[in-house]
Amino acid sequence: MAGVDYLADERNKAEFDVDSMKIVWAGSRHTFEVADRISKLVANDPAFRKDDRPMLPRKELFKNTLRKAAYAWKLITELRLSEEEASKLRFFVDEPAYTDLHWGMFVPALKGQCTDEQQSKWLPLAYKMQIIGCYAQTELGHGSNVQGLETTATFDPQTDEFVIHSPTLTSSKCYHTVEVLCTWWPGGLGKVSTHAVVYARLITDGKDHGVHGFIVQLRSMEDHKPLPGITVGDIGMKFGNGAYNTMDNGVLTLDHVRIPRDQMMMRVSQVTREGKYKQSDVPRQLVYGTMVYVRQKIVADASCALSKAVCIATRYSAVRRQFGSQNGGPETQSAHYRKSYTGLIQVIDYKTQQNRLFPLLASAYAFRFVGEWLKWLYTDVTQRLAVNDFSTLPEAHACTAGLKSLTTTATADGIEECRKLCGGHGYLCTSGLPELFAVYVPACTYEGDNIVLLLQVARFLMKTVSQIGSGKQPVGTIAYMGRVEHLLKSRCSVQRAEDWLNPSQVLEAFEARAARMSVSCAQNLSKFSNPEEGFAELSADLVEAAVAHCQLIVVSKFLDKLQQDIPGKGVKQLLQAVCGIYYLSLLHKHQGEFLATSYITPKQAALASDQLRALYSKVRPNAIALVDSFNYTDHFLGSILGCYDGNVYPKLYEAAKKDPLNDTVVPDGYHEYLKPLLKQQLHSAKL
Ligand SMILES: CCCCCCCCCCCCCCCCCCCCC/C=C/C(=O)SCCNC(=O)CCNC(=O)[C@H](O)C(C)(C)COP(=O)(O)OP(=O)(O)OC[C@H]1O[C@@H](n2cnc3c(N)ncnc32)[C@H](O)[C@@H]1OP(=O)(O)O
Ligand SMILES: Cc1cc2nc3c(=O)[nH]c(=O)nc-3n(C[C@H](O)[C@H](O)[C@H](O)COP(=O)(O)OP(=O)(O)OC[C@H]3O[C@@H](n4cnc5c(N)ncnc54)[C@H](O)[C@@H]3O)c2cc1C
Repeated sequence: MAGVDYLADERNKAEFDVDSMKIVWAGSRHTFEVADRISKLVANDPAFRKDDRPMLPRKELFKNTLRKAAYAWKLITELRLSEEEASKLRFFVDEPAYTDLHWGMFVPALKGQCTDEQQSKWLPLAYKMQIIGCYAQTELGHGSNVQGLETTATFDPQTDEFVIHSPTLTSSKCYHTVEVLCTWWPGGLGKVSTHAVVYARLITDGKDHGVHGFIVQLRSMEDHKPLPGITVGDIGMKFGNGAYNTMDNGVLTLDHVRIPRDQMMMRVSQVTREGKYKQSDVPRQLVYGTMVYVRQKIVADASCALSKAVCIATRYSAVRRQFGSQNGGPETQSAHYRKSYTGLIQVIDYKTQQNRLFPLLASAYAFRFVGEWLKWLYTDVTQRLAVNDFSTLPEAHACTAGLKSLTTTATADGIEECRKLCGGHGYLCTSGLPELFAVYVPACTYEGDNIVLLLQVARFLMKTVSQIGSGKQPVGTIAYMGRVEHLLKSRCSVQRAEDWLNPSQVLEAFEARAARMSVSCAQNLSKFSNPEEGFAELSADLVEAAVAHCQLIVVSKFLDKLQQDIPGKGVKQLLQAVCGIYYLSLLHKHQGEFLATSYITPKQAALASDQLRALYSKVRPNAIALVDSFNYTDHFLGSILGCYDGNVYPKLYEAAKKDPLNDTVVPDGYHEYLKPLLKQQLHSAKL
């Protein structure tokens, strides 16, 4: 029946004020209002329909994305949307597009790596989208190893130009050759971008100065055809239907392409008219600055993707009933459920379902808050860089790299878990989960492979440990290393399950585990005469130490959040329970590390599990309200299983009827392939 809210009973159980929680989730009342307005604008506009995506052939899918992006840009200019509103529009349109790379990497690269003069030339064009750019760094042979890139930019003092060239090129005209060392992967490159920031080895006077960024025009502004010396195209279909195939990830070869000298991005270093190479007093690492920016954005996005999956799985788990009986009779599996409920059991009431779902719900909140904090850290480091204070850059790099790795791995795994939590129906495209997984999982690879990034964090940790005792006091997220002597000796004081609700006890447990794992790695490293050899040999342990450090950051930022004034009936209490689920589920999952480092005893680990179960019971009646607090429209969720009213089954049935295979009762191909087969069997049966 239209208009019935099948989840109304669930919503009535909530013990906190959902409207207040919506504001906590959004970050502020203002942010909530902007998101609410823009999400409705998108949801109510048929131009942004997306349910057909998994069915569309690639060419149609891509053209549709071009249409949506052009329409979005028209809205942005006509409605004079602010940057914040435009960014929300992109978020709720929910379709990867070349615009992500233009705004998310090309523009930030211009801002971070160009001189003021260069910015004043290029930024106005990019802001008006009179040029469209991408970020062309990765090559066919080199992604993680940026220092190993092989494209060259050789200065020609005769003409005051750089000659950009993809080497070991056996053919510049087709892709069928071996040994083509081209640029490979950049989003927006394949079919759209007029310009690219290309990373290449700078060569002056025969000397290699390492990798630098250059602005290269790719296509004619008249007819969009590639300029001379440039071969460019799409790299082909990627994982999943719809999903990331809306993006034109591209391949590019540059055959002695000439660009003016002032198209080298010259904030970090310069080449003079005479061909002299000069380094500014800003650190070389700023060449990697765009990646720091995007990694921070990716952390903020992780909570969105995970919360979307969790919202779908939570609502469906409350709708779905399995086992029990219509009247609570003898078919009911266990006395516990028979006592608590009459009728069939909602699958959300199974403790195993809660044990898989609620830690993901808690992670979505945890990632939201750590994302907020990381945005602050990034803003802080940017302000410092502007006045040549580079002191916090290593920490910003370690935090963005580590949290990008931690949150994207957990989110990708979490989306897949949510699909399984929805049983068979989770496997249908109409659940929204297959496409969400396919579109999200490359986040574990792009902007730095997650393991490679954790190894960067491990380097930072090992450097910090080696400096202990040198008088240099660790600060920020690594400040706990300053108390390493205490953390190596201390023992957990938990005696009762409720003691695990004490924030200072929890913090010390995570600090002690992280510090002990780092110190142990450092001790093992010191046994190697060659540190790089030792680092390679111990890299699996180092990755685990880095994960422990990153989890500590997330836990501590969640606990910090709870120290703030959080208005709204019951909101803070619920967030405390959610936070407890986050850290206790981590403690349970990694209890081997907490036990092996001897900070906790097996008895204390068991008490943590008791407390965790108690928190599941606290959260259970609030579960639907907690996911309603994300304030997602049905359009954004794109899932029948997650629809707000919980009216799942009729919608599944209607959607199935609309599948193109059901356009005819007898399928195409019956006459060619089925009828002869069936006839032949009939014939042989008669014989
Ligand atoms: C349809 C709707 C339309 C709507 C329109 C409106 C739109 C408006 C709104 C727009 C909103 C924008 C949205 C944004 C969304 C963003 C989407 C993003 C999509 C992403 C796509 C993917 C892109 C990519 O993948 S780009 C390529 C990324 N590549 C990598 O990440 C490579 C990984 N490798 C590395 O980072 C390095 O090579 C590394 C670090 C692994 C090794 O480097 P190295 O130099 O060889 O190594 P090392 O010696 O260890 O380091 C030297 C030194 O430098 C320090 N370091 C390393 N990295 C950094 C860094 N990034 N920053 C600072 N410092 C760094 C390192 O610590 C060492 O220091 P010392 O120890 O002190 O020497
Ligand atoms: C959807 C998508 C979009 C992308 N968009 C862009 C873009 O816009 N612009 C751009 O320039 N690039 C882009 N990329 C490329 C991306 O940045 C790289 O793929 C990524 O950095 C990983 O590098 P790789 O592919 O070389 O992986 P590899 O480094 O080859 O990784 C392969 C395996 O080796 C392991 N490994 C590698 N090095 C080490 C090490 N030192 N120690 C231990 N293990 C190691 C990795 O963990 C991984 O398991 C995109 C990629 C994807 C998938």
